[in-house]
Amino acid sequence: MQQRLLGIPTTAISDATGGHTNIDGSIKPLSNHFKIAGRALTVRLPDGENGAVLEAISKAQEGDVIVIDAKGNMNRAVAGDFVISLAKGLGVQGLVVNGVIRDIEAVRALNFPVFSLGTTVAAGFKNGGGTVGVPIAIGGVAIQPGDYIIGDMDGVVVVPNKDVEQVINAAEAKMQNDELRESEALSGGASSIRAYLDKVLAK
Ligand SMILES: O=C([O-])CC(=O)C(=O)O
Repeated sequence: MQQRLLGIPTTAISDATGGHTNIDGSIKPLSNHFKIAGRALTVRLPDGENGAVLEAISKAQEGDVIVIDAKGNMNRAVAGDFVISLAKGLGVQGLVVNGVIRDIEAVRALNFPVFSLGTTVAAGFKNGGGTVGVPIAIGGVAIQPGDYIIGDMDGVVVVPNKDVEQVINAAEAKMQNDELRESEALSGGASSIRAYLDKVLAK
């Protein structure tokens, strides 16, 4: 499942799902080359806290994507280079958060896929609280633990676990159709572009 998903751009998944489970575009990759596809390990944090992120890292299975509801807090980091090194060291595939991280230079050097609202300088509070493995909603999308999270430079999409096979099939079919459309329209220069537009616009 994961290998097939890694070969599909988020745009094709969005076309297959109708875009209803696309996470808001304000949650962006720290680097453009990041590509993730894995199951969500969810975390719900009290505003400004980050203690439960360590619990999530300790519970993660290899290849999981840790998805954190940080309530959109822009002033307290859910993780920095140390916490991200722990996640990377245990085989976590990526981090998606409606909040911010810090230690950006060091995090970039780790080449670990982070999708976030941005960066800040302050660490999160460690007063406790937070829950791992519960339903959350970030960027306008509800996420259950175990749903599939796919991210790349276009954004992050969620595929409910029960729909994944069907969405993969539809997205792969869409990719094939896009390729056919592209070769029909673009293979013969201006004349094939005109022929393609005439055909579409005549409908
Ligand atoms: O400890 C924290 O809360 C975040 C941090 O600075 C790190 O992970 O390096």
